[in-house]
Amino acid sequence: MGATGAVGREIIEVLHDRNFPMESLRLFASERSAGKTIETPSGAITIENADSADYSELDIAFFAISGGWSKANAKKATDAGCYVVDNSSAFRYDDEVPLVVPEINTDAIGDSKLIANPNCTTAIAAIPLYNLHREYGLKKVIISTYQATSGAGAAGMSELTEETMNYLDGKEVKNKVFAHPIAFNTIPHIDSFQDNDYTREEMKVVWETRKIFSEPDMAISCTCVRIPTMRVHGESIVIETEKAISPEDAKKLLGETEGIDLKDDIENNVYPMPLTATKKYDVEVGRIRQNLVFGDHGLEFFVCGDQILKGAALNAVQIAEKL
Ligand SMILES: NC(=O)C1=CN([C@@H]2O[C@H](COP(=O)(O)OP(=O)(O)OC[C@H]3O[C@@H](n4cnc5c(N)ncnc54)[C@H](OP(=O)(O)O)[C@@H]3O)[C@@H](O)[C@H]2O)C=CC1
Ligand SMILES: N[C@@H](CC(=O)OP(=O)(O)O)C(=O)O
Repeated sequence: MGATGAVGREIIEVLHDRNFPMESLRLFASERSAGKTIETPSGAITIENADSADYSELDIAFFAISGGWSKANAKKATDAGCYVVDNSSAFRYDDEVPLVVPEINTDAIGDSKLIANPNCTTAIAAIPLYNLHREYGLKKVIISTYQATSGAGAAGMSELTEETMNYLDGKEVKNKVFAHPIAFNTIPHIDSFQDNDYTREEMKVVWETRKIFSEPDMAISCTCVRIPTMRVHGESIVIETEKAISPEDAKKLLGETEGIDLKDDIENNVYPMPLTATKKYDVEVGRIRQNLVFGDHGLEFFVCGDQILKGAALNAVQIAEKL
C-alpha cells in the first residue's frame, strides 16, 4: 500500500533482493495511480486502488501511505486475517500494538496481526544503542540529527532538486514541502512543534526508543535537523553510561553487532557518511570517542543509516520475515 512512494518502491526492491517467499506481489496506491504499471524485478505490475483492496486475498500488507490512511484501513485488513506492517506513526504509541526492530524485540510481536514499524531516526539510533545499553546501561542519551530530504517522501527529494537547479540558475526558489528553502540550507524543524517546544519528530525518538527498549523512564532527548541531502539520516549520539566504557571496548562490541558496519578509521578518513551509507542495509557507525563531558562513563559517536531502508522498508520486510 503506497507502492509508488519513496518507502513503497523500496519495499518492492527489498522483497526481491532478500528473496522473500512470495506467491504473488500486488501493488496498491491512490486512485490517481490505479491502472498504471510499475516495473519490478518480477516484471511489470499494474497498480490497484488501495481504497478498494480485498484483504481476504492478501497474507501480508505493507502500509506505506499516511497515518490517517492506516488508521482508516488497518482494522479492515486484520479482521480479514491479513497481517499489517505499518510504516506510519498511527499505532506506534498504542500499548496494544507492538513496535518492532527485529534485531532488538521480535518477541514483542506475540500473536498481534498489526505491527508498527518505528520512526526512521529512532530505528537507526536503536541499532547501536541497544547493545551499548545491554552491556553498559544507558543513563543519558542526547542525539542531534542530520536528516535527508527523502524523509519527507518523494516530494521532499523533488523539492531539493528543483530548488538547487533554480538557485544555481538565479531563479526564484519556492518551498512547499519544507518550512523554508532546503537547498544550501539546514532547517532545525521536522514535523510539528509540541507544547514542550520540541518537535514531534524529536519526541518520537524519545517515546519510541523507550517502548522498543522497554525502558519507560529512559533519559533521552533529540534535536532533529533537515539537511540538503537525498538519502540517509546522520545522527551524532552522546551517551552517559552506568558502567565505565572505553572507545576500544565499544568498537569491539559495535563491530560485532548485527546490522552495523563499523566505519571508524580516522587515520584514513574513514567514518560514516550519507554517500557511503546510501542503499546499504547496515547502519554505519564511527567517530567513536570518549566523551569529554562524561569522561570514562561517556561515549560519543556518529551514525549514518539509510532511513528508507533500515528506517522503513528493510525493517518492515525483516518484520515480515519473522512473521
Ligand atoms: N520516507 C521515509 O524516510 C519514511 C517514511 N515513513 C512513513 O512511510 C509512509 C510513506 O512515506 P513515503 O513513502 O515517504 O511517502 P510518499 O509521499 O513518497 O508516498 C506516499 C504513497 O502513498 C500513496 N497515497 C497517498 N495518498 C493516498 C490515498 N489517499 N490513498 C491511497 N494511497 C495514497 C501515494 O500514492 P500516489 O502515488 O498514487 O499518490 C504513494 O504511493 C508515511 O506514513 C511515512 O510517515 C516512515 C519512515 C521513513
Ligand atoms: N519524519 C521522518 C520520516 C517519517 O516519515 O517519519 P514518521 O514515519 O515517523 O512520520 C523524516 O522526515 O525524516
